[in-house]
Amino acid sequence: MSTELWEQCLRSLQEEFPAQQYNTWIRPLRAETGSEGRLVLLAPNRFVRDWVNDRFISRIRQVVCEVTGDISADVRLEVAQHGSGALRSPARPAMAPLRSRPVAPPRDPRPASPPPVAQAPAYDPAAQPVYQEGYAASEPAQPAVPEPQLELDMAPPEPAFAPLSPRHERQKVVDVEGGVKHQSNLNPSFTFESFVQGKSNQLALAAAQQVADNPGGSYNPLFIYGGVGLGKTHLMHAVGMEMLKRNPNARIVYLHSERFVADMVKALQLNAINDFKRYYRSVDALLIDDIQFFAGKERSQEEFFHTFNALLEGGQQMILTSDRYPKEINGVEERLKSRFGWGLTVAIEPPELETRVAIVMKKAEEAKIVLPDDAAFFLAQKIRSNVRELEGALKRVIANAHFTGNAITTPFIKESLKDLLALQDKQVSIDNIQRVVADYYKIKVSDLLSKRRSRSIARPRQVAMSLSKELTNHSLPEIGNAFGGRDHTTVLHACRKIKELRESDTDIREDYQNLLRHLTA
Ligand SMILES: Nc1ncnc2c1ncn2[C@@H]1O[C@H](COP(=O)(O)OP(=O)(O)OP(=O)(O)O)[C@@H](O)[C@H]1O
Repeated sequence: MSTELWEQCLRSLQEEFPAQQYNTWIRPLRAETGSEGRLVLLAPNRFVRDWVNDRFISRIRQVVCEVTGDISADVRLEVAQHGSGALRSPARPAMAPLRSRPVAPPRDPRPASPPPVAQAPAYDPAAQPVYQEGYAASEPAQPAVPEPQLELDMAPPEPAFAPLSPRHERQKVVDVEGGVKHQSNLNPSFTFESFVQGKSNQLALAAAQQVADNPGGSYNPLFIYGGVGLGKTHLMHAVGMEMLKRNPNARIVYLHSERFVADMVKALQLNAINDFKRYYRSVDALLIDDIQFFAGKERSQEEFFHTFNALLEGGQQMILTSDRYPKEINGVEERLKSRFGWGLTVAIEPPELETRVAIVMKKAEEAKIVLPDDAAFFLAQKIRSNVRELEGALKRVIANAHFTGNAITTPFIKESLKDLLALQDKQVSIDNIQRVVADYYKIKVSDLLSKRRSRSIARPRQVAMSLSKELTNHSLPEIGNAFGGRDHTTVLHACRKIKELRESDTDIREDYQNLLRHLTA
């Protein structure tokens, strides 16, 4: 089967499957022609192969038969061999970086003691500035390259390796073996035990547990993406905490990508880039949050690219998070984006009601608060945006209860969160969006629901669908239904189209902004 035919199958599957499923399972497959003309699909690892085999293979077969017109088309799923070139960028071996530390011997997944790191200077992460060791105080600090100056604007001003967020009391694990001290910055309360499993996150959780079981194995890097406050950071820390539990000497470093940028800028200014490299390359696991902040920072991307390659080669685990699918991160080099997908990419979706209830109960239990079932249900039903907001609302209720001495009941929650709930109730409805969009474009609401496909109707309809996706909690099928009984794939297509046009077409961008402002005012 030719690549073009497989591309055709992919297009058809993309239309059919929700974006998350398509991106996670189907997009990473690469086609090869096997013996007797059989189509062989290569999965990046066993996990993906098994998942696709269990859930999608029969539909894939049907699509292949439809596209090739051959009803006996044979499709086989296999795991790509490392270095087969099927899933890797062909340029990978050539791009392998020069290592700045001795190559660690092949490691047991859970080593009794970490591999030695030779000749690294003593390094105190709390010291300010960071990479000054070995340089006389009077020595002028020369930036090695000019670009990072630009990046300084983005870098947070606090000292490097300081706790990253006042939200958490972070655990600092310092490892002095080999002369390099590592500070993990892990939040001890972000564990697998405290993470509530639901349909929306079960895949990401399963993948994270596999990584904790076998760090540096085939799911390297583990790339977790999803909207704000859905538990990406929590899961990433949970892997780190689990690794530490199994091997207290493991060198796990968690940091936000802005911190990586800030450290690199400082290192360059202090002419201490080698210390920087040594530090980040001598970890057992590197956990970098919100990788989308690398966008537009070319020098940091370059440095990260080399760190990434070195860690991967050394079998050290990497976990990355982002608010979007790797290929959709604008401003990040293609070679990095493609590397992000080398291991396993998993999404976290907003939790459904049952999971939200379970999360509220869990958080209440952790806070040692008695929360009746109906009160937990009420809260979970009202706060739907994300887990962080849900947790924030619960904290407010708890604080109020402490302050007033009241028991937490549903009426008490209603009273405590009066303002927040009033806002929720004002939430935009699809009806409202349709009315406002129709008014704006001077067409009728019935046009939006009609079958008419002229540009003057179809475009406003796509805008309205996209706004419905953004501003309401309705699912794609529900939105499709509200627009004259359309299919969810039409809504998906509309959202993609509008996203694309907002980047390329000033009129649409302005229209969308105006409508957003109007609807959320
Ligand atoms: N499934 C879950 N079980 C328990 N707690 C959860 C779950 N999902 C999220 N949380 C909690 O929600 C809060 C926000 O989660 P987290 O910081 O991991 O989100 P995030 O996806 O990394 O968001 P951002 O993109 O804004 O960084 C945390 O306190 C976390 O413990």
